[in-house]
Amino acid sequence: MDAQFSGGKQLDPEGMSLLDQAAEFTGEHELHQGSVLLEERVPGEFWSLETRNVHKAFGRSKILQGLDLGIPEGMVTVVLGPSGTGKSVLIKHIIGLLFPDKGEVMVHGESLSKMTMSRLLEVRKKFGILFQDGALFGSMSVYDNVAFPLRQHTDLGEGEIAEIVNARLADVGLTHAGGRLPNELSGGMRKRAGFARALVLEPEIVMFDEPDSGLDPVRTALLCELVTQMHEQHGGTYIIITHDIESARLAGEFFAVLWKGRIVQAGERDEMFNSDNPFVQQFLNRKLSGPLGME
Ligand SMILES: Nc1ncnc2c1ncn2[C@@H]1O[C@H](COP(=O)(O)OP(=O)(O)OP(=O)(O)O)[C@@H](O)[C@H]1O
Repeated sequence: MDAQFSGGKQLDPEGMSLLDQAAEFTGEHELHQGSVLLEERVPGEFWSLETRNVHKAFGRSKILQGLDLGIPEGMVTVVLGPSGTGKSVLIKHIIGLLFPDKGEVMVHGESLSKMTMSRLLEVRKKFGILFQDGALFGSMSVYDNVAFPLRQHTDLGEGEIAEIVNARLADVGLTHAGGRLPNELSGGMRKRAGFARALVLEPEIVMFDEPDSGLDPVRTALLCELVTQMHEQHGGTYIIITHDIESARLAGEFFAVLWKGRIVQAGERDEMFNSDNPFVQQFLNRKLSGPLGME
């Protein structure tokens, strides 16, 4: 793998990427299989986020069934999986809105379920989240939506806030739209405004919940390009949750495929798109025949 991956943190002075270091540490390929050698990983060293044997059921529906996932630090990871397979449930576990029945979710090596509520609130500040529809406040202008986290969580003055908000609006191509209300924007613009807001507190981890939903293929491609640019510019760990293969291919550097509550396989682009695993092959190549049917 290229050690100079975009936006990634280079922890090793000799220029090895985190994945190279991780592979050397645990044995290549096995590292990417999620459940392998978990006990030998050093918490928080290579992975921004980890889920370890996470189980979650709602009543009798078992949604997560032993989910082992590592999200590498400083990369754009795409978590892919069919509809209804538990991707949103996974996001809620990662930000501590839901807790596992069994297993652990670790953020930078710290277990969310062992934290006090005040620590959890601190840890949540590491995250910027772009929700499906941008989740903007309908009665506030785009400018005020983007300024909101700064006004809530910092004691910056309005001059400094304006500098940051205007820079982020320029990043996402919405300089002209600061005065508009969300319902005066197109779906793509709402997502870009949500993206600007997600970046405003300089989060270490940015999560995108189905960023492509409701967008046409061209707008989807442009949004993916913007995600790549922002990652190059600001760095950090990005996680994109989607079932859209094209967006995954455009924006992702590391891929994890989720099915039936577990990670089927995780790894870098070439490894995944050339996988021998029948489910991964079917899903990533959009084949009609394979383990995934209409059920
Ligand atoms: N709070 C809840 N109570 C009961 N069932 C839930 C709850 N949250 C999620 N589920 C169920 O968990 C399953 C997985 O849902 P989830 O929204 O995570 O799927 P998804 O992979 O994000 O799907 P999609 O790609 O269609 O958005 C669904 O069957 C859903 O009905």
